[in-house]
Amino acid sequence: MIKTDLTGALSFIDEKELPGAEDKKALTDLLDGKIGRGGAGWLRLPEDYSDAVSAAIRSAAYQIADNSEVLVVIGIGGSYLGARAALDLLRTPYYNQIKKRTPDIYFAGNNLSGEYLEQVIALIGGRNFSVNYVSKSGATMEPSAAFRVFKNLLDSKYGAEGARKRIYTTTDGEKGKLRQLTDRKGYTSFAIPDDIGGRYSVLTAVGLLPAAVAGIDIDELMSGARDIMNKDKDDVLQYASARQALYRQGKKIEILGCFEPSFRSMGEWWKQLFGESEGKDGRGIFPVYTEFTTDLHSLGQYIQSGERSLFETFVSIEKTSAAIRVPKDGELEDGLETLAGRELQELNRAAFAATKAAHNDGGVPVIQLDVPQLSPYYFGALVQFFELSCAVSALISKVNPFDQPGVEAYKKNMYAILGLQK
Ligand SMILES: O=P(O)(O)OC[C@H]1O[C@](O)(CO)[C@@H](O)[C@@H]1O
Repeated sequence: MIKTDLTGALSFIDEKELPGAEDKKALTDLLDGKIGRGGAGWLRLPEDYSDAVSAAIRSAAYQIADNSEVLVVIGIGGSYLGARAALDLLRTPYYNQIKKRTPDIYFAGNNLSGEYLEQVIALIGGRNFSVNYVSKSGATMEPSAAFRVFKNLLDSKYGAEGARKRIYTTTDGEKGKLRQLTDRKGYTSFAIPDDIGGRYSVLTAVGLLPAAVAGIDIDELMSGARDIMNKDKDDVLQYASARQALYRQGKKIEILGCFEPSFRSMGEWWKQLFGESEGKDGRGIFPVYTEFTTDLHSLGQYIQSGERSLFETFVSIEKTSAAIRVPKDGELEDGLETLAGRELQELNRAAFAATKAAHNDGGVPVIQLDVPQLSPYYFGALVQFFELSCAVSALISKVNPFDQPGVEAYKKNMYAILGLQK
């Protein structure tokens, strides 16, 4: 399972006991439902996941695959980041069960750029497509504008009834503008429980429908999440409490890093999860994601010897399937001839060990999270692991992990500038 290794961080922490009694209480209070009511519904998702839930999502996914070469997922923040993370880590070219090619998946409504939207439309070209509109509130400007564009395109291509059958919504179960539209139009739809906020919603249909459309085994994914809930949570607690202990030592920036580029979108999801949960009341660790070795050649200098207010969390993927080797080439004469015959993954592992030691020597505490491999099972486990540790970490620092009042400020200004009513 996922392991937290604190050997690179403990010498920077001025505490006798880790986790402390208060940290343990934060976790048990959360698990016992004593705190977090109204926002902790994601805790029960792995247990509530049933054959019926799985079948409903897979049936919609197969329907999309049957009549579409492209699925456009419209959403922003927690309504798309988790799905993108799953796809980048795990997507497969074919469904195992039905041996059919999976549709291409494009994201829209995650920004307000007209250039971007035109590119997505150009990428779809003349191909058949469907839309998954994901918005808990149903009233977020970016996805709402993008949905209008794609609904319009669907209407012109397939007529009103044809378009209706190609629109899948994932939204609030009862109230909310998109739920009302869904009920009026009769779209195929999935509900996001009231007590699950966007950034904690990956393991609802928000993440599971796009994942299923991409051919990812969602049952396996949920079984990884379930095992995190059923096993002891020492590693979750170690991560949460080490973060907060480092923060108390003035380490205000956390850099999550991974040596697998396919992890980047997971890093983006992690940024929202921790940033929106912890950054409030004048407090909070600022979350940054780095992709290694790539960013060693851009941010490496700062991490090694810039201001000492940061710590790193490395996600170490223990086993990968790649076996590609560096071929022998007598022409290059660049001093790296001895690379010949070495596996790339060996070089990658060496870079990881070297970076961890160098940054540690440079005064950067390093937490290491060991993940056995990149698979649907461990993706689900990692999501539940991060959500739990994030909620506990926020509770340790005495902020509410489940609200985000600060995000309204820019929206109010934008509505005023555009002369819109909010
Ligand atoms: O699903 P919705 O309601 O469109 O919200 C999208 C995102 O916007 C936010 O509310 C921030 O504005 C996030 O918390 C959320 O994940």
